Amino acid sequence: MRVTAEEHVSWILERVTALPEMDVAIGDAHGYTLAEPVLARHPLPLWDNSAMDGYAVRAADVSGASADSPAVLRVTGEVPAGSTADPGIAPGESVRIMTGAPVPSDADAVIPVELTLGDREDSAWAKELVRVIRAAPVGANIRRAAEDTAAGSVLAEAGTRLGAARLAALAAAGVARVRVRRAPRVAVIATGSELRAPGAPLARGQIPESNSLLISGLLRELGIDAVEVRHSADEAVPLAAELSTLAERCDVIITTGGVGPGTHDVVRIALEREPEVRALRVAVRPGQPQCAGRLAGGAFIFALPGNPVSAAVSFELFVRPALLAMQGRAELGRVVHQASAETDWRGTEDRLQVLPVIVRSSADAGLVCVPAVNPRGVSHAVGGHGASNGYAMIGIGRGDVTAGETVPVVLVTP
Ligand SMILES: Nc1nc2c(c(=O)[nH]1)N[C@H]1C(S)=C(S)[C@@H](COP(=O)(O)OP(=O)(O)OC[C@H]3O[C@@H](n4cnc5c(N)ncnc54)[C@H](O)[C@@H]3O)O[C@H]1N2
Ligand code: MOO
Repeated sequence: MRVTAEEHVSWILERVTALPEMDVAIGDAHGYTLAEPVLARHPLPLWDNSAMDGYAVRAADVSGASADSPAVLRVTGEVPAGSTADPGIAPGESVRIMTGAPVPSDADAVIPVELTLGDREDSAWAKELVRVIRAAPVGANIRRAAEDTAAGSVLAEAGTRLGAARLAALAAAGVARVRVRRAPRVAVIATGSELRAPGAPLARGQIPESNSLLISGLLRELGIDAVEVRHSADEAVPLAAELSTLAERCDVIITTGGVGPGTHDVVRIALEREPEVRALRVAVRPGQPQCAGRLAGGAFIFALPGNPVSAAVSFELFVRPALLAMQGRAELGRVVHQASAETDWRGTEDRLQVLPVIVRSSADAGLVCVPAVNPRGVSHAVGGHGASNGYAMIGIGRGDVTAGETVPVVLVTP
């Protein structure tokens, strides 16, 4: 069976289910996805407050002020940030006020201290009489209540990932707890009898195992800590047993290797007995052989090809959207940018070409990209892939790319 990448993603997304909801304190919520909208509990700002350290005044009192002819006001008090006071200000009076402090009800402008002259030599601040050297319109240097966010307005929709800025917005608007979906429990198994730990002595035929670091790292970049990271030999019976055990306590199992047509391709063989798992070829390069589906034990399995770049591309195209969908994320795709190719490269007209590229912004040409690996041999090129920060996605039918052409790219840096 051969399908397009889009068809395979749709098949997967039709089958993955949303994970349970839970309540968390916003201090623990970073990286989670909201299960319901969050409303502002109060306006932002809460009340009219000062944007400057200076003097709260009546604008009419300083309307004619200039350096040559300062307006002279009596200083009757001080409102630091955190003060609950609302001192009265009669005509001809002012109150020292600090940034963020509530503007007294009688004031309608704030004069920054830099636009005043004090009444003492040792301080910019006046104790009794302040001279204002510039006029200010009504509202000057006042941050109005609710000008940023109205009370009760939606601060974040369901399906939003809670990043740093969003969490700060929620905290500022008085939100203490949020309803999110829990993170998927994911196990990673790198299969292959030729694989040894990085740095271990290597006999002929043996290579360092890198896919488990790749996949667990890609998971971490999505905010998911793998619950198990294992290496398995190419033996079908123990592997099938391992999958059955993990299927009962994980939401997702990601394996790499062993999905080709080879005699030792044990993952494909172990999954043949799973009715809800399909093995197929996807019209994508690299990443053609794929197995995916729900195991009888409950977990969803992604059996990715072993070639390291094929595994990375498969994760990007098929696993990432599924993990986001399970968390209820509204947006499953990446932002697609247009970049100018800096060199020619050979395309794959009958398949989606997902080429690891180095994307950068150039002063004169905007976004530009260059292949990070030789486009003729991508799937095993783990070294070059390490330098990439994105993928060029060249659709079916487009074929070769010529230098200067614009190509769609996604950036994969966290
Ligand atoms: N006769 C055919 N042979 C192959 C086909 C085909 O259609 N017909 N497809 C090729 C393609 S495309 C791919 S992709 C691979 C898929 O193979 P497997 O998933 O079975 O992967 P392996 O054979 O286990 O490994 C491939 C390659 O990657 C290295 N590898 C595997 N795991 C790791 C790891 N954890 N860390 C580092 N490197 C790893 C492995 O040593 C192999 O070199 O099949 C092609 N063959
Ligand atoms: O599909 Mo394979 O992933 O080209 O190397």
